[in-house]
Amino acid sequence: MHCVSLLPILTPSLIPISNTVRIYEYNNEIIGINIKSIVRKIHLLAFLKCISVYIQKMDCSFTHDLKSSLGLCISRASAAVLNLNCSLVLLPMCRSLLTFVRGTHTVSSRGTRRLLDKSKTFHVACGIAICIFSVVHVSAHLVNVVNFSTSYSDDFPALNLARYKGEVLPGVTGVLLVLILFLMFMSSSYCVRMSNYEIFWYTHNLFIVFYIILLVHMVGGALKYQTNMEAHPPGCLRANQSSARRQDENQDQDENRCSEDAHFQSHYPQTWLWVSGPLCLYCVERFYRYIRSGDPVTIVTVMKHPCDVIELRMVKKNFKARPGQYVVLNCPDVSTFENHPFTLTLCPTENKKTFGIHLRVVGDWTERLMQLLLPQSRVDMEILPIFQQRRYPKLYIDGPFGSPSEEVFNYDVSLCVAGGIGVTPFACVLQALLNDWTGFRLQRLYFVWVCRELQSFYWFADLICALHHKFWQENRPDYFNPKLYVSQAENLQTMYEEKYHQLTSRLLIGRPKWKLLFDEIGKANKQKRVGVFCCGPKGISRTLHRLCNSSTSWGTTFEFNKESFS
Ligand SMILES: NC(=O)C1=CN([C@@H]2O[C@H](COP(=O)(O)OP(=O)(O)OC[C@H]3O[C@@H](n4cnc5c(N)ncnc54)[C@H](OP(=O)(O)O)[C@@H]3O)[C@@H](O)[C@H]2O)C=CC1
Ligand code: HEM
Repeated sequence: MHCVSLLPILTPSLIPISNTVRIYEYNNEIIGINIKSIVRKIHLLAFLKCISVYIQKMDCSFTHDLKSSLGLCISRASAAVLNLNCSLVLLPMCRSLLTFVRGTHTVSSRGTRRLLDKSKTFHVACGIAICIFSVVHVSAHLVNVVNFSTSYSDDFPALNLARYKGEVLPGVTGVLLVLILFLMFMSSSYCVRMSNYEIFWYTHNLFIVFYIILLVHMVGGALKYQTNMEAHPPGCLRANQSSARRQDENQDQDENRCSEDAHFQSHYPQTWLWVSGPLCLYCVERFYRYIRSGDPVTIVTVMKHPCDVIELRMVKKNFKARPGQYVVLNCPDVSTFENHPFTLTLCPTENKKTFGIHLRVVGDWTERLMQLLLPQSRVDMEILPIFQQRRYPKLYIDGPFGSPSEEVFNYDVSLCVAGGIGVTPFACVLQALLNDWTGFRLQRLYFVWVCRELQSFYWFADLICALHHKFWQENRPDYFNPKLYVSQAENLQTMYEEKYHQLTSRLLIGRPKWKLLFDEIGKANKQKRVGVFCCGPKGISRTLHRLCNSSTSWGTTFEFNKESFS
């Protein structure tokens, strides 16, 4: 049964799903969709549908008779679902393609574009489905192997896998696939990725070996189907004996004889049909990214900021990016294969090709990079920019890649909530508004930034003051509403510098009272849809997500957009 013929099985099983999956709609636009529940339901229905079809398939009945048909059908059905997932799992990781789709607005509806934010969630859901259905597939195959081995068929030798009754059948490629999947799955856990990213990264790249073995795995052609159903219908009285031969032996028996022996053929490797497209697409994408990231950037400035933050300003030929996007940084002097994503805090413009990132020194990779960028003698210098005409390490960037923060400009009202260094996506947004705020749909921006220490606000104090001043100058004081929260009140000073006096009045102690903040924004923007963007500790995004999904007063709708390196 070819993959194309498999689609009629999968498609009908997808239809009931749309009635059961929770899709949050507003004005007929999809504003929130539960990706995980959709993926779960698709897989379950597709799996059950495939089982029912295989059980009824007449061209496999001899095989079914020979072995326990349930084991065969489960292994075939789980293989069909694995084919589907092994083709889907790569698509969300075609990041440049997703960035292109997001940027060119080929997808006009924002609700549909917001699905792109779920790309990593979708990828993980497919990855987990691959692991689960691999367990089902292997278990069913173990049952089949026992059956193939014990119920050896003398009538239909072509159907046997074993060369003789009782032979133990090899499954080397299957064992290797399970081993690789186990390593990938275990190293993809959140705690491994947060504590030791390179373990995740190196293990995850085993996916290349996974696909090579998967394509070989199919060559075996273990399972066969009958090709001459009419000439030798299943269930005929004399197994595999043509009527001509039988007439010599037993003239008087005139029951209906088959006209020829049963012929069998191995299934065509459907996986090749399912996987070849997405695999080629992903390889083209990686090759494009490899060529694009081939030239190192030119480092223009390295600045040391308070609270272990370094600002890097760079230039690179033909580099273009939009506010909210991120790049993946690689420094061979630190680690050849290790790449880390950083959101752009300064985008290149027509007049100025410089772009920049702010990185917080929190792990060994950033620690080593800081030592290479800032010689020890100067690391503890003040905020003032340190222009160093020294030999910097070679830095390579892959990207830019899209992120939810690009949608900030596509709402009438947006609320940007940053926790600590999570301010980076919004710094670029503020910079773009400072350059020219008139070209966007956005008419009001609430900016909430929570930091542990007061010094953190110095990272972008000049930018926030400049933007605040600009809107007052252009008689739009209601456009930009910054609120800065210092969560740790011990030894709190204030921002004494005169140039930051506007911030002093907007400085608050402790964590924000989110419910109060939402009520305040709801009251000021009745009947409107507010885009809520969050980047920072998980605690903040969980709280905001819950508030966005709970009913609000004043008829205001809050649409949650969680920032992540999708
Ligand atoms: N594009 C992206 O996806 C980016 C993501 N990030 C992420 O942003 C995070 C920022 O890290 P870091 O700078 O260390 O942040 P911190 O751990 O320093 O926390 C920043 C502030 O958030 C406050 N906070 C934490 N939880 C809550 C909550 N539930 N409600 C209100 N306030 C809360 C803390 O208050 P308290 O002191 O009371 O704990 C603290 O003042 C990182 O997890 C990083 O991965 C960073 C950059 C870009
Ligand atoms: C056969 C199964 C899988 C394949 C083929 C696969 C493949 C990939 C690929 C190609 C990437 C992108 C690398 C890049 O271009 O940057 C990736 C990233 C990722 N995968 Fe998988 N994956 C699989 C299973 C899983 C599973 C089971 C999980 C989680 C439980 C997972 C979690 C992730 C995460 C979180 C990323 C993003 C890393 C980042 O952007 O920081 N994957 N995977």
